[in-house]
Amino acid sequence: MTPAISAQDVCFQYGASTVLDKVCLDIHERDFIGIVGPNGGGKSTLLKMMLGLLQPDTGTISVLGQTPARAAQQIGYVPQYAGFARDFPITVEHVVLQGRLKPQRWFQRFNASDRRIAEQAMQETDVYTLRKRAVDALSGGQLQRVMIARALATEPKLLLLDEPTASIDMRAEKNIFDLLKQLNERLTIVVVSHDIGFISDYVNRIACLNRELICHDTAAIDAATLERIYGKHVHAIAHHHH
Ligand SMILES: Nc1ncnc2c1ncn2[C@@H]1O[C@H](COP(=O)(O)OP(=O)(O)OP(=O)(O)O)[C@@H](O)[C@H]1O
Repeated sequence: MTPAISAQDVCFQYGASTVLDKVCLDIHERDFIGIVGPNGGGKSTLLKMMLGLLQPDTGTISVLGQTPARAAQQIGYVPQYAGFARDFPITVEHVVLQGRLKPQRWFQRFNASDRRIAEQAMQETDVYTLRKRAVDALSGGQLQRVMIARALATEPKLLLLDEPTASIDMRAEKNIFDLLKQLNERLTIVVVSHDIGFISDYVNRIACLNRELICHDTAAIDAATLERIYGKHVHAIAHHHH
């Protein structure tokens, strides 16, 4: 079976500094994979490659058997800082409908099918009752679920999330991961996170990225061991960052 995402010997440099060094990773359909690693370890760079926004210097990356740029329409992406959405005083419903925008249709109107798909996405992420609210009035956890709804409205096969729970409390974080677990029944999910102990209860694989990538099957290694190997390093640097 074609992997959902396949990276083979991917190398990437910014100027003289190597950010990714011979990274190999096969993500299979219906995987739920967590990418962890210290700040600057290359996580966002690897996500940008999966989205077709950056190309490897050497090595190859394919998504759903195609080039990442061609597959981009089938990827739902939840960016790192959802806070930007608060700068626009628009409703939840409008944010989610943005997921229906097509690049080739600039001045489109949304049709009944767009609205039905957006509604389904809001139901699934439990934000439907908030649909008339302005996004600047939402809690961090609610806003993240709206951003996930927006990604789902694109009807993706793959969901990529960059630190979806970075600025929310633990209960909201658990809600989001329970939701992701449920979505994983039909979608392949890649989530970047700092919280290795927490996500290892949810994901089936963990990829530790610090220029080089090492992948662990979470069924074969327990959370405590992962924390012991990577936790301190990841947490220490994450806290330093904030
Ligand atoms: N546009 C850029 N130009 C030059 N260097 C960059 C650029 N973007 C990122 N870098 C550098 O590349 C390295 C990897 O960055 P990247 O954002 O992929 O790491 P990350 O693991 O996502 O970190 P974080 O946890 O902080 O988001 C870092 O050292 C960063 O400073």
